[in-house]
Amino acid sequence: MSETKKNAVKRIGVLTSGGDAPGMNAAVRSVVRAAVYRGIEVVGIRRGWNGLINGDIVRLDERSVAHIIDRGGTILYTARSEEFRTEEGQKKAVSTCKLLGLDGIVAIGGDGTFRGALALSKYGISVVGLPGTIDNDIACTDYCIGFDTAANTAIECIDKLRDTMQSHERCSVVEVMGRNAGHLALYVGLAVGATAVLVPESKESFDTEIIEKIRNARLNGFTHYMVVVAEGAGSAFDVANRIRDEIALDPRVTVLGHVQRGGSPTARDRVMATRMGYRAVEILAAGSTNRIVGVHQGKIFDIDIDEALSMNKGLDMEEWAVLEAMTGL
Ligand SMILES: Nc1ncnc2c1ncn2[C@@H]1O[C@H](COP(=O)(O)OP(=O)(O)OP(=O)(O)O)[C@@H](O)[C@H]1O
Ligand SMILES: O=P(O)(O)OC[C@H]1O[C@](O)(CO)[C@@H](O)[C@@H]1O
Ligand SMILES: [Mg+2]
Repeated sequence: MSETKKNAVKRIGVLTSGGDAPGMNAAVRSVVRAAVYRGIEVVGIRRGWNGLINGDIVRLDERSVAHIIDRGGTILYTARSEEFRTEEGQKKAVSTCKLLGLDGIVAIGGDGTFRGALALSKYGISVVGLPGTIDNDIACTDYCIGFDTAANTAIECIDKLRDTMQSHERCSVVEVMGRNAGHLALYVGLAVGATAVLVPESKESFDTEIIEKIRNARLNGFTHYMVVVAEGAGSAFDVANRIRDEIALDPRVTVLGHVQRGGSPTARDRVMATRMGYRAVEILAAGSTNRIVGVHQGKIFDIDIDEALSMNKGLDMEEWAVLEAMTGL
């Protein structure tokens, strides 16, 4: 439930958690600068929820976040914490909050990080979540920090692959990240002009999504093919084997992997992170809690965590329809 506290906010904590995402540093910087602007102190908590359990902290001021807006990764480090999933771990984290006199926590990460924030809030700690994940799989927001940079990294790699696939007249099968969702694969597929895109959300058969698309491309005179596979839809190696078995091509497989999580954030990620970080501080300064910051139709907004976590995010069906047209040659 959303609550409003009467006490003035003096000190807040900020952490990054789950998989890192380009733009997390820009978000940390924004939280610090927006807090300092309001006379609020900031404590950086390192290594995600583990840091809150272990009191792994660093004081942050406007100077300590200088020149990080352009840096990939996260200066606060990140982690996936098994201990924080337990009541014992959460109680240790609460003790740290009390010891440090933290009036609130800004947690930057994905859906798991928000579940952690929700757990902490049950002990009376004020929390705000900022969506930072290349998967873009958080339902309450149109956009998550890191997605644009990851997509552009994947696009740059696939453009290079296309050169050699075109020269050798080959089929390329490229696996992109996204965990259980196909948002990144769909977006990247549209941007590289893929022959076919396989996403976990599609109910169509392998034959319809992949084989028919390659066959049509060949009938239309193409001699190289770019197949983009979301990791959640299966392994690119399995997809390549099926293509080999069914239509006798000899595909080459590329798993882009963690390279997609690195690199200097794009303008979109920097600006989005800065706007969201500013809102997070506004929320805590107003004495509110249990909120997730998001963006909808270009406007920053915030929503109750419980409500946010109960929502499901489907693929952007307009993008999917366009892809169908582009690959339906
Ligand atoms: N139900 C939960 N209760 C308490 N803590 C949780 C819960 N779910 C996740 N967490 C905490 O949040 C951490 C991050 O979650 P997770 O590994 O799912 O990444 P994420 O935040 O979803 O980011 P990404 O998916 O981009 O990697 C977990 O390691 C765990 O410490
Ligand atoms: O870095 P790890 O723990 O290998 O996790 C990889 C997962 O994290 C993400 O990069 C971000 O959630 C997913 O796309 C991917 O499935
Ligand atoms: Mg997640």
